[in-house]
Amino acid sequence: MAPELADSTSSDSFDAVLFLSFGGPDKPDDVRPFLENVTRGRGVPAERLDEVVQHYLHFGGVSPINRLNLDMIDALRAELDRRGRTGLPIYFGNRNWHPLAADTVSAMVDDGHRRILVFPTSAWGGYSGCRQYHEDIQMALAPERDRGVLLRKLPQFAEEPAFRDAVADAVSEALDGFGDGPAPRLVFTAHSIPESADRAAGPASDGGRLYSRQVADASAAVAALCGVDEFDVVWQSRSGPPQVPWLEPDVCDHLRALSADGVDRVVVCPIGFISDHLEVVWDLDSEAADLAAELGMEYVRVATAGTSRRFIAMVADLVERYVDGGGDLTALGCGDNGTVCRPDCCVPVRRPAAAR
Ligand SMILES: CC1=C(CCC(=O)O)c2cc3nc(cc4[nH]c(cc5[nH]c(cc1n2)c(C)c5CCC(=O)O)c(CCC(=O)O)c4C)C(CCC(=O)O)=C3C
Ligand SMILES: [Fe+2]
Repeated sequence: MAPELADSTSSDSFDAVLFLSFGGPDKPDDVRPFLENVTRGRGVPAERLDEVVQHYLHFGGVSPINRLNLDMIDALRAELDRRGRTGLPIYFGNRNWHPLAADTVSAMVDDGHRRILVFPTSAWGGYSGCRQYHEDIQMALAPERDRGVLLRKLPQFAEEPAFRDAVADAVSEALDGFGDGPAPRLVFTAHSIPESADRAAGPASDGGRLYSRQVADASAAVAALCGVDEFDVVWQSRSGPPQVPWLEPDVCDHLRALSADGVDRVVVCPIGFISDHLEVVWDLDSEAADLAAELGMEYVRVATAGTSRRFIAMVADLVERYVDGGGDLTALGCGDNGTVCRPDCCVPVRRPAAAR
């Protein structure tokens, strides 16, 4: 059956979507090779890797991330169908584990697709959140170069109002769950990155720090939507060697500081992630939650935006904005065939030799 094109009247229109994510192991034997893919050449100490292996094994060697991405794809499929975009197939590919982006792109080309919109699951600028997805696209495209394929990466969605609305819904729900008493402290958390990577994040002409600025801005916007004045932005899941500075404070150090200040109720919102993958269920639901219990704090972790109606509608809106060849092609993070949005944007930082 020939696929019915979303808008066959325009030669600029796209005929498929690649949902591009990070990837995670599906069984215990996948854990080491997956982690080797993630950390190759990155100077992550062996002791840290051994620790992370244990986090994955704690969950039977299966990361929830693949299933969660497939759930989001199902929800997006249903939303696009509801909008009459029935002929726009959505494929799934990853940076670090199967289905690998390169295999998915080959399958898409074999299925006859030549103009492909790419939705990456990171909201943010920076090397890991943005430029590296461009590199994934370049690598996936390499074997298909002469087949006339165009892969257009959708922009970063950190600034999308619907992203903030979706996160605010989840925060409000968590806040509503608290009974009488003092208002809980609202703490936003995102993946830490090396200070040097944050300085290099965004167009150089902007002075860098795009990643931490986006996280701070989105957090402030969500807090305002929830009517909360006082909130904190903290970082989690750092993996570099101790002598390399990463964004701080760490979420657990911050819980200790809050507790010392007499705060005994916290709501922790993982604004940096869109699904309950391992960095959320281990670092927040296990480590941070255990620490909060030890400190005698009431601790609630906010749901991720994932399959919420508003978040999926935002993804569908992004797809529809670009599917007929329109949309702002100069938006941060948008680019064709792995070309970054600005030449000097989110450049990878050389890892210190001591870290190898
Ligand atoms: C900014 C950012 C995001 C958000 C943007 C996005 O979503 O893309 C993100 C997401 C994720 N990070 C994830 C997992 C890991 N990240 C690692 C290591 C690293 N992440 C980094 C940054 C980020 N990471 C960095 C600077 C490193 C150091 C190594 C390097 O310089 O690249 C490591 C290595 C071991 C360790 O933890 O040390 C693992 C296992 C998973 C999947 C979880 C699952 O399996 O369910 C997801 C979604
Ligand atoms: Fe990570």
